Amino acid sequence: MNQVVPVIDIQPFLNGAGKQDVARQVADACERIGFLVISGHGVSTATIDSLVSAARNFFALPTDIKKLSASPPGSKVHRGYSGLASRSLAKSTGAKTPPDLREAFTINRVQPKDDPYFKNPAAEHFFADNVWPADAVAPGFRSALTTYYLEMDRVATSLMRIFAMALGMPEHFFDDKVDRHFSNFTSYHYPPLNAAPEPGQLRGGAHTDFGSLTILHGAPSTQGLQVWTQGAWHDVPVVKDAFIVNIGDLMAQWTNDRWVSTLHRVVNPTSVEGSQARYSFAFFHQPNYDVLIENIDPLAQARYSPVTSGDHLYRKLSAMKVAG
Ligand SMILES: O=C(O)CCC(=O)C(=O)O
Ligand SMILES: [Fe+2]
Repeated sequence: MNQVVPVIDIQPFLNGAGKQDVARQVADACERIGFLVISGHGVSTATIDSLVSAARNFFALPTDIKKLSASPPGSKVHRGYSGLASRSLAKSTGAKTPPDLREAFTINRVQPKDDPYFKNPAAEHFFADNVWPADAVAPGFRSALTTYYLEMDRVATSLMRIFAMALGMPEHFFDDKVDRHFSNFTSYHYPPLNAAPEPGQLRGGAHTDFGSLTILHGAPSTQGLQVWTQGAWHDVPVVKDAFIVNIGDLMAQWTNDRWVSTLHRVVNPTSVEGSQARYSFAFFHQPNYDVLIENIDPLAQARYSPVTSGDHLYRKLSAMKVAG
């Protein structure tokens, strides 16, 4: 097993039998590399399988049909379908690269948004409604993604509690900072490569994630994800039924770089002929839009200017667009 990214069983945290032990392992991974693989998360195989088959069926639809569930023109946030090579992850870091060889479908909160908090005009675009394909076109898609989103919500809430303990804070320190999160959940399809990519074009260009943490599923097709550490790219292990978790920029800023938001990318398959489609599913946990992210270590001099979760995400998402 790859030593760079550790596999950690979080069950002893969830059942209370070994919270400190899990927190200690997670602290080590987050300080060293900012990536870990988690098992014992409690998400059922049935929930994962329904998601994977719903996404496969959706992406197999004709592009014209998929485009019917794209964001309305001029939308400031990601919702619904975005087409192949329409975004460039590496542009979020300021790099100039060709667009990523993938198409995507993104949803945000599926929980009720009745509370006035979600209706504040200043935050309207963060809480834009999801855009769904008609059930007749993509049977079971909406329900499979909704069920999975709620499971990711649960796992992310637990992970933030593990993170709090790992940072020596009270277990519930982050609770009121993420209880009205506006996390994007994106399903990706990386089609087989039928033609040579442009120079420098990848399935997913090198970038760091933007929010607090990301929970990624892709096994058995996650092969291709690499992290940059110790001066080289390393493969992230593919572990059946496990999730890959990485911290994003906001957690690095919260911890004043004690934890690292590590550069990662998705490489192209080695042979054009033998290449296969790849699917992955990323839950980008994003703290409440109005939470100010600032150094939580009272002894350290802050390295970053405080930024709200909403402003930070909006800046990064705007940078990723290929046109404009
Ligand atoms: O598809 C993957 O394995 C990872 C994609 C990724 O890192 C991202 O979209 O932020
Ligand atoms: Fe990423």
